[in-house]
Amino acid sequence: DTQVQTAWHRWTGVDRQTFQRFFPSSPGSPLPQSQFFPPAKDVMLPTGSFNNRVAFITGGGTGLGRAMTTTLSQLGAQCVIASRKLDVLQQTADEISSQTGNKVHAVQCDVRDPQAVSVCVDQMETLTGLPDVIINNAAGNFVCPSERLSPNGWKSITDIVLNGTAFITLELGKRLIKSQRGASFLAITTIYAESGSGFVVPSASAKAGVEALYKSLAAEWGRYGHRFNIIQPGPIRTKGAFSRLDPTGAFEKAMISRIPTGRLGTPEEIANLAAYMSSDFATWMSGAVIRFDGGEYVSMAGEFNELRRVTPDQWKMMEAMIRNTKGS
Ligand SMILES: CCC/C=C/C=C/C(=O)SCCNC(=O)CCNC(=O)[C@H](O)C(C)(C)COP(=O)(O)OP(=O)(O)OC[C@H]1O[C@@H](n2cnc3c(N)ncnc32)[C@H](O)[C@@H]1OP(=O)(O)O
Ligand SMILES: NC(=O)C1=CN([C@@H]2O[C@H](COP(=O)(O)OP(=O)(O)OC[C@H]3O[C@@H](n4cnc5c(N)ncnc54)[C@H](OP(=O)(O)O)[C@@H]3O)[C@@H](O)[C@H]2O)C=CC1
Repeated sequence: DTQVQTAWHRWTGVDRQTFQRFFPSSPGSPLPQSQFFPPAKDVMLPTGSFNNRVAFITGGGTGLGRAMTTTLSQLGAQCVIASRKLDVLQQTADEISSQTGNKVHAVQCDVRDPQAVSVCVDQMETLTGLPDVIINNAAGNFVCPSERLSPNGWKSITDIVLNGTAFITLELGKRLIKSQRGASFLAITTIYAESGSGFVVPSASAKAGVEALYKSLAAEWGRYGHRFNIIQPGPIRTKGAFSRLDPTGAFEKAMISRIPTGRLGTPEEIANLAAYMSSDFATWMSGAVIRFDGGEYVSMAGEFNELRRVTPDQWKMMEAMIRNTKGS
């Protein structure tokens, strides 16, 4: 708590008292019930599940993309990771490769640019051939009241998330179809793709578009051997996400309080799910949307869920009042 306030002070010059006035809660820690839901760290699938497979992961240099790349590489896949920052990608690729003994290739690509996407896929074809597994994970996001959003702010996010996913999917899909090769496509969206959410309107709109794209192609391209699935993660602490969605750390506690399992998710948990959905154990899974959020979505949605706060004594009183009611 103090560390966040000190960092905030350093960045902004705002003193501690003012910080506390604007952001009265402190960064969250797990709730007691989380002891019933410990996150598994181990890789779930059998060793070698992705031997002789090529996996292409956008945004694979950081956060959840890095975790998914690590797991697929541990399971035998040759991975290609792509994003804008080649130095970050290269460092991740080297670290994962030396940990798993399997090749990880770094390819620079801004997914907003269809020409760059085409060049990236050319490079991948030379390095590894076309992929068996495609994970559209790259994204951009920031919290911002919509009345402060510029056209370029809107365009920046929707270009990365919706157009980027479409450019990658169409480029690879067409080449795979031409080569008569099947593949598993996975998109990482978010729980608010379904509900919409204020303050992240471009992201919510673009992620909803990605879901429509993937559900549509699941129907259309099954005949070419392609599966399309979606994971909707709830909050998982990564530098990329939390620095843009909770820059002060003040909202983490509120997030955790909404999650019935009492904790944030972990990158390893998403990586295991993504690996399963991309694997030969899931060849009958297509068009699926898997919400993976510790129960946060339903917890926010249910009209009466706030009654969790009612104490046993208060329940006694309320029940008596209800039972006492006669007639309509
Ligand atoms: C908690 C559970 C649910 C969680 C869901 C999480 C979903 C996620 O997607 S988290 C992923 C987060 N990771 C990233 O965002 C990584 C990549 N992000 C970026 O590179 C940048 O943040 C950005 C998306 C802005 C793109 O960078 P780029 O250099 O291409 O753009 P800029 O030139 O900096 O900005 C483009 C226009 O956007 C305006 N803008 C940027 N930041 C903000 C902000 N915080 N508030 C308002 N507007 C912003 C910027 O001013 C530019 O517009 P203009 O000035 O009109 O030219
Ligand atoms: N962490 C969370 O709580 C949640 C995350 N998600 C989703 O999970 C995914 C991963 O997010 P997370 O790991 O947290 O965040 P990160 O910021 O770490 O990951 C985003 C990645 O996207 C890449 N990227 C951004 N813009 C572009 C671009 N124009 N072209 C190519 N690559 C780009 C970034 O690399 P570079 O800068 O090198 O381009 C970065 O590696 C995203 O789809 C996000 O929406 C969903 C729900 C919750």
